[in-house]
Amino acid sequence: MSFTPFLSSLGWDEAWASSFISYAGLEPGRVARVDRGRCDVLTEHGDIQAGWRGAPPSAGDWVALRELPDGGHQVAAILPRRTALVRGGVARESRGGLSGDSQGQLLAANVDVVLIVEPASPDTGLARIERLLALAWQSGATPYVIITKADLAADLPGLLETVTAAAPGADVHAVSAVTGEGIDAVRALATGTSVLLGPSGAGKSTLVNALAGEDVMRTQEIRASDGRGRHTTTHRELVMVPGGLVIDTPGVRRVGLYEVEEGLAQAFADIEDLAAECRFGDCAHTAEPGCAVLAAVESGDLPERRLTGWRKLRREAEWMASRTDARLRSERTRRYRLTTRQSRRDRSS
Ligand SMILES: Nc1nc2c(ncn2[C@@H]2O[C@H](COP(=O)(O)OP(=O)(O)OP(=O)(O)O)[C@@H](O)[C@H]2O)c(=O)[nH]1
Ligand SMILES: [Zn+2]
Repeated sequence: MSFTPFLSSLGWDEAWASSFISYAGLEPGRVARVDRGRCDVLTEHGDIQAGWRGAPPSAGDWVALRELPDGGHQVAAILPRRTALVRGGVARESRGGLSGDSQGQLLAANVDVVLIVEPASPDTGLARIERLLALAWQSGATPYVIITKADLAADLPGLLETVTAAAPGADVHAVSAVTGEGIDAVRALATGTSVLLGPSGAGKSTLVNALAGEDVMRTQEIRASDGRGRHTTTHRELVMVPGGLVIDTPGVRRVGLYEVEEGLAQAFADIEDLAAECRFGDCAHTAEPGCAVLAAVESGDLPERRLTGWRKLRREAEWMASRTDARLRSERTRRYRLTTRQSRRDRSS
């Protein structure tokens, strides 16, 4: 496949080109958004709308497009993903434990950087940041925490300190679209393909516009003035900004965990490190003698909130995993029944 400046600006490189070799004659493109059975694909020959068969593509995917006899296009293949940001179904607290859906849903593919966006406010969502960090670490991309609306913070240094303690291994930055503070710093780290994750109204679209230096995303203010309500981002979108590409996800109300074992361990590396010092190898950090985790809570080195948050997320992840196992088991049983029925039929015919 030929190399063009346009494809390169979308993130195309030698490795993508070589994984495309088997699709000679097809058109390479990058998925900018997926919506109701169609996707928008950015290609050398403009934006192309395409359908697909089989597994749906996701924003950020590199695909091979085939032209159909009627002039339409179809995704013939999705190139193997380098990273995948997957969220699980939402687990709900209900009578007798957790309930919910245990399937994974792809939010974005081939992302290099995850920007976890949370507004500065008296109740800045530390638990949400921790949850999204687990997801981000698991994806293989590099996470950063971006505190938006820094102009509204009463005690910004104090807030940044608290957030930093909730994000071991990840850099924390503050930005304000009002004063312009921090925008250059975020632009410098958002190289390659970045994705923004955060609640509705956190200022994601505003940040994308600031990074782009122009209005490429509609923000809530604009939508509010045309009377169409508060919620703006209805589609995930991949947009080009100087130095990279950004995928804006719609404000996700709650993100469930899906196969995040390693991601959780990274998001709570401080607790994992302490746990290695516990007297007992199987310490549950509840009341065991010689528990280094409890000692750190006692001495104030580890916020208690962090320990309870870790427990909660682990419990949820374990529950999700057990649900997934149960689903796989029942699928296997169903398939087994079908094949045995089939072979009985074969024998009797
Ligand atoms: N004071 C202040 N307000 C901001 C800042 N950034 C965004 N806002 C405001 O916050 C509101 C929400 O911003 P959006 O960018 O639409 O939020 P979003 O995260 O994209 O929301 P969804 O599209 O619903 O996911 C708008 O009214 C913005 O003007 C900031 O740095 N400072
Ligand atoms: Zn312990």
